[in-house]
Amino acid sequence: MSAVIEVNHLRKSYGQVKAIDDVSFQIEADKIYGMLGRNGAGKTTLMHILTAQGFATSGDLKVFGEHPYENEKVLRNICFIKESQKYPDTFSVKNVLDVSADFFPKWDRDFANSLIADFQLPLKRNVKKLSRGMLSSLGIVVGLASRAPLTIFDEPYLGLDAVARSLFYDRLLEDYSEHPRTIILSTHLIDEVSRLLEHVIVIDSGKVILDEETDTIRGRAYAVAGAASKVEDFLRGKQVIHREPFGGLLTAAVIGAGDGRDRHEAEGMGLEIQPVSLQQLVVHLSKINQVQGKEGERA
Ligand SMILES: Nc1ncnc2c1ncn2[C@@H]1O[C@H](COP(=O)(O)OP(=O)(O)OP(=O)(O)O)[C@@H](O)[C@H]1O
Repeated sequence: MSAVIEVNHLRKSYGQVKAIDDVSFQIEADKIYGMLGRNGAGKTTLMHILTAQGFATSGDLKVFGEHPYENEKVLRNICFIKESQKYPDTFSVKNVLDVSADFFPKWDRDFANSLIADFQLPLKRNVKKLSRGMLSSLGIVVGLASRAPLTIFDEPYLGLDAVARSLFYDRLLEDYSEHPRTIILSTHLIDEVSRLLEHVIVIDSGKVILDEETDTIRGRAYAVAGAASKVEDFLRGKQVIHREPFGGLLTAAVIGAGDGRDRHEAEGMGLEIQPVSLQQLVVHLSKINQVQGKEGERA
């Protein structure tokens, strides 16, 4: 297990605002991470520091074993695609691709061209004249074709329709399986990307409140579905994290593995056990972590 990123006791303050508040974690090689959290949680600030576009107030940071600031060897191995990527005013789509090809050592020109066709981007058009969604698509093309050993997408979807987002996820998974690398996706669309994520880091109020493998998180809860009255009977005495009624039916998310006695009981009542959505779990586990954190502070 080799760490691509090692962060220890990192802090970043903007005046009184503690945007990053004593954060420590590791990012391993060749995995897809989800960096999740509510608005203003500190994700973008953290990603700016990881990619040497911002300075930490204190703490240690290593990327590929070295400090990233003004470290060209490290920076050429990082591709950071931001929500509002800026390009020089005179650049066409083709110019962006040419500059990226020069910068990223592992750039794949054929892959870039096939992505340009997939996303129907006009090569000669000035980037200033691209629609919001087309600009996001261009960021995605650069991020994927860079094949950078550390590729970070910070909410790369602004203006992208569902078809284009699905194309992004499919191309990312196909290419990642042939060319494994470390990918960090920061997003609010947790359920949409959940099939991609191998590990989840949740940030809240500048702190890491969850840092776990996605499979482990999934094993923490299950959903039970069926006739509402029977589901309610089943839920008695159990820790319920979410209820979704539909007509006379009810689907509820419950803490537990959903095997053994619980499964037996549910099946005996004619109820169905299903996996629970990652989004529900992240929201719930985040709340639990917040409560435990506050109790810890008071103790
Ligand atoms: N340049 C700045 N000056 C002052 N405060 C800032 C600055 N940049 C960020 N902040 C504050 O730091 C906190 C973290 O912001 P950040 O942009 O990192 O959050 P985020 O998790 O990326 O949010 P979102 O999901 O909405 O993009 C917020 O309270 C924000 O207002």
